[in-house]
Amino acid sequence: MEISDVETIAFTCESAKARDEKGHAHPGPPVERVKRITRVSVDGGPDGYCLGGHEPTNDLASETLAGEDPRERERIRRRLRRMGRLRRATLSETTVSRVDCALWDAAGKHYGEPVYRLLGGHRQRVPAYASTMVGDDDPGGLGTPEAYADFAETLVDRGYPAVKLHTWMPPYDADPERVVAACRAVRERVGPEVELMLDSHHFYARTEAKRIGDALADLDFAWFEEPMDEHSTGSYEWLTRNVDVPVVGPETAEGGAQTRAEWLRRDAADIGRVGVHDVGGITPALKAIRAYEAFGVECELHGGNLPNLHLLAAMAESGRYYERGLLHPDYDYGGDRPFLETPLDPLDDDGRVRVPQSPGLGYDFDWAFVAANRVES
Ligand SMILES: O=C([O-])C(=O)C[C@H](O)[C@@H](O)C(=O)[O-]
Repeated sequence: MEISDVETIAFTCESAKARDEKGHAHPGPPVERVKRITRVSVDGGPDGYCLGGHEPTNDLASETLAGEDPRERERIRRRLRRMGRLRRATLSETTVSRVDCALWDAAGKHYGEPVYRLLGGHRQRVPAYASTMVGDDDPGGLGTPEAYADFAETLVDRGYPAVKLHTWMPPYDADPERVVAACRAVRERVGPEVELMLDSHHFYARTEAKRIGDALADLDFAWFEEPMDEHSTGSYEWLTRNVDVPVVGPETAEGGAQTRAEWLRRDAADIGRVGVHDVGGITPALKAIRAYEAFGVECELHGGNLPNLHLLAAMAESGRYYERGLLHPDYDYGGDRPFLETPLDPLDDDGRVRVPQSPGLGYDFDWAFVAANRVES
């Protein structure tokens, strides 16, 4: 069994998601966007797929991995990772992760098991939190504390046991008092039983982060996420020591499992954070998760999608929630995935998401749709 190609399949599809000048997602008028799927083609075995992909990385992976045994994911990861050492190529964790996930998909199909069972297996359904989009200036959208409270109430009525707010971030007014007002309005509206979390701004100064963190502790929030630049581990050590609300991280800081190990060693957060596409795929994510477990530190996963869902299903010690979002009163979450025959992560009535039980990751692509809309990448 050997890898013959790593390919990027590009196609267009309509999306009602727009990005502001800083890159945050908001609802927008429907436009055609290019989507990508990474395919690892295997001679003598099943191909592997992952949603998303980065063509230059996949081209380089194709050249490098031809002839490798796709089951040897650890070996493949080391090869790709070490390519950057002498600048033959710089492959970021974000771009290389789709190749690793596609290899896990191929392995699941080869062994006839869903990926979470290859990872150890623990549960088949995972509670989900509703993760809102970043705030805006639309009073009927997410433009005021009351708008957040109205939306949170709707989400709880839909069955979510927990809600994570992304409040305002530049270019919108991200004044800490405005953020705290939204958090307070939501807590007052949903009551004490619903778990609430906040992910805010990512670039506050320490004193601003502390002001918000103190308020969140009073409002009994379950965690406080990425208020400051994660490149300053010292700032997170300081914040974690100085606020009572649990601080979670690192989320987007580069360095994969190694960065998480450093944060662990320095007690820079109360709860760890791993996202499959932040750390380079399922293979490194698993290392970070098991390190957190070994140190008795909880870990929560960043982002939705099937690779994260399978990882969560293999986590026994922590991983309280699957992140379902981003959500907004004017955005039809899941409605812009006509390229899937089966929805990715539908919510059960009791606020849980089921892990696909088919071999591999369980993507059910509508290949006729993809073929009809295929474009040169
Ligand atoms: O943890 C999360 O859900 C995110 O980081 C989602 C987005 O990146 C959000 O924070 C944003 O738009 O900056």
